[in-house]
Amino acid sequence: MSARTRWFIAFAALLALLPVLPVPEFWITQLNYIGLNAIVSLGLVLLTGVAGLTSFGQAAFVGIGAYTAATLAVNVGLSPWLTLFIGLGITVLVALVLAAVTLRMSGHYLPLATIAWALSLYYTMSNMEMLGKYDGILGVPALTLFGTSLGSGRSYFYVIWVIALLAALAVIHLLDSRTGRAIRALKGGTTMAEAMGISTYRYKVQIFVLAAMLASVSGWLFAHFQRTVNPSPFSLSKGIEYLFMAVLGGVGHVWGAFTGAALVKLTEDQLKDWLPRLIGTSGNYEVIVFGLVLVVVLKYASEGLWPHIERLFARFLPEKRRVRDWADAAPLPERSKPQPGELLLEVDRVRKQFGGLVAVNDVTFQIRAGEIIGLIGPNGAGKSTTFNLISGVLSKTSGRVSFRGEDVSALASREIARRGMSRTFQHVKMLPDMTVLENVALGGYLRSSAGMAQAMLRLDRDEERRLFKEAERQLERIGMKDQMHELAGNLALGPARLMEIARALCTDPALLLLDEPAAGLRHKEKQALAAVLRQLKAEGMSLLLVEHDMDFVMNLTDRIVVMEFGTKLIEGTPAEVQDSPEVRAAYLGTEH
Ligand SMILES: Nc1ncnc2c1ncn2[C@@H]1O[C@H](COP(=O)(O)OP(=O)(O)OP(=O)(O)O)[C@@H](O)[C@H]1O
Repeated sequence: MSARTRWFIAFAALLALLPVLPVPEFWITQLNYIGLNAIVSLGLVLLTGVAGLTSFGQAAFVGIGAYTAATLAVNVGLSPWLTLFIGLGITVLVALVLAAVTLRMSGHYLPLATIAWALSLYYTMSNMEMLGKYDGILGVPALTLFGTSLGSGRSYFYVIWVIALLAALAVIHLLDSRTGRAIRALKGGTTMAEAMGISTYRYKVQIFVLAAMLASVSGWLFAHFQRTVNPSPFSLSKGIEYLFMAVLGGVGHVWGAFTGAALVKLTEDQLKDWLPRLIGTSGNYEVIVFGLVLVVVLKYASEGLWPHIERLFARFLPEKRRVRDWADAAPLPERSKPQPGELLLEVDRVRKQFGGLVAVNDVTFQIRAGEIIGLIGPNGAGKSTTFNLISGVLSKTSGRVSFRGEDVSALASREIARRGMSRTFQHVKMLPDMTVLENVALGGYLRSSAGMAQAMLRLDRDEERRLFKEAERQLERIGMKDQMHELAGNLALGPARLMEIARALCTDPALLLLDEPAAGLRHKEKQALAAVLRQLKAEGMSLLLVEHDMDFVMNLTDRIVVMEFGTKLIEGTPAEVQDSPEVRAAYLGTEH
């Protein structure tokens, strides 16, 4: 059992004891509110901290859960245990509609959109006759379980905290899974995730819905705790407060949600008490203090407080090192590979215009299975753009790309990845706060299938072991097995590039596209890389590489395509290219 698991059990045990100890009712109530708020903030940890989608509107989902519970219990007489699921159903529907409208927005538009729908939902709830308008709904019954009333603060404490801790556990499990890695990949832009076969939009929607569901559960709990529901706790300002809790606590960390919820609740009450006495008049002065605190936290502890708490107690909270439990795991499925010499990739008059600039001008070439092809040319020749056109990252202005006999010209990059084309990037794209092994395991995404629910319930462990075994195998292949537990963000450029190759190999590709793989590598590392690439070729792998290091390309490739000003200048063997006067003039002449 890890130290963190022991702490979790100790924390849960302490919470379980509190209501039976002579703790004043006031503190039990405070803890109940902290638990309710933490459940909502937990959703924001996933949505904002992990996936990078800022929402100011979570309070509206709390409102949906609370109003559904209140109105169905008071006006229809339904069992609260039934209204929980009805509330979740309504929340999912509303969240799906909002996701469809807003989640394709980027930059500042998404947070603005969340403000817009938070206001809309708030005023809808406030103006509906059947929801009691601004007066709300009174007389919400207490929860009962097996005939026992959970009406007292002390018994309700257990309901709130069992749900809060189970939710925390589910989120911890989710983050340490295939789906979790995919969600974490959303934050750094979508290109890399899509190249690994991940539908980034689908995951954004899933996370949005999950965060809304957590908020809705909190609302349901709130309705039966307060026994009355009115619109004010579901306003935009409360939505901002939830975000504030998550950011203050540490928006990327599960326990940050709890830290933030506790700090905000406790200081809010103290400030409400003290500030009017200090200032001499009453008013919502605590909001001003919170605003100032947030500015200070964002300036000096932008990750929030939890990472600092972790560092402070590092001795008692050691980093969880992944246990190597995959030695006897079954291998992941492999795709059928093309026969040597088979036509693999056909690039036919591919063109890309950026406004008036023709970056790629009707370029044509082919790759046969088992070949290593080099794509070279001076800076700005259009090599990376050609790469992006082949791998589906950019759409073509005209032309056609066929892969294994199939026209893939119009396919998204994740669909092309699914067909067996994998790539690395000119500027390394990785998840710096995940280990090297986890980054490489992301490459196995399409070879595995466990979804969100399986991850949360920990039913994905078998598949995880298979993924890590494969990731370790690929790291061994590339000579980086010893670094598998290191944080990817700590790697120097050379090893980071190698890690990208291992990740691409983890997809089990039929064609590997490497964008300047030798850039930043030392001489020895380059030799090792060339040896690995030759070994891959010997195993039947086909490679297309963009490279600036001429020696590297000349000694490694079967054929070379030279580009200049977006146009293919010549194609031939390394010797032919080296001897070409045109190439000397256009490229080698300037390089050598
Ligand atoms: N998104 C874009 N919008 C406008 N112009 C672009 C875009 N991407 C590339 N270009 C232009 O297209 C041309 C080809 O760029 P590309 O990056 O493909 O060249 P390259 O051969 O890969 O160069 P390098 O070796 O420097 O990476 C350049 O003139 C570049 O400025």
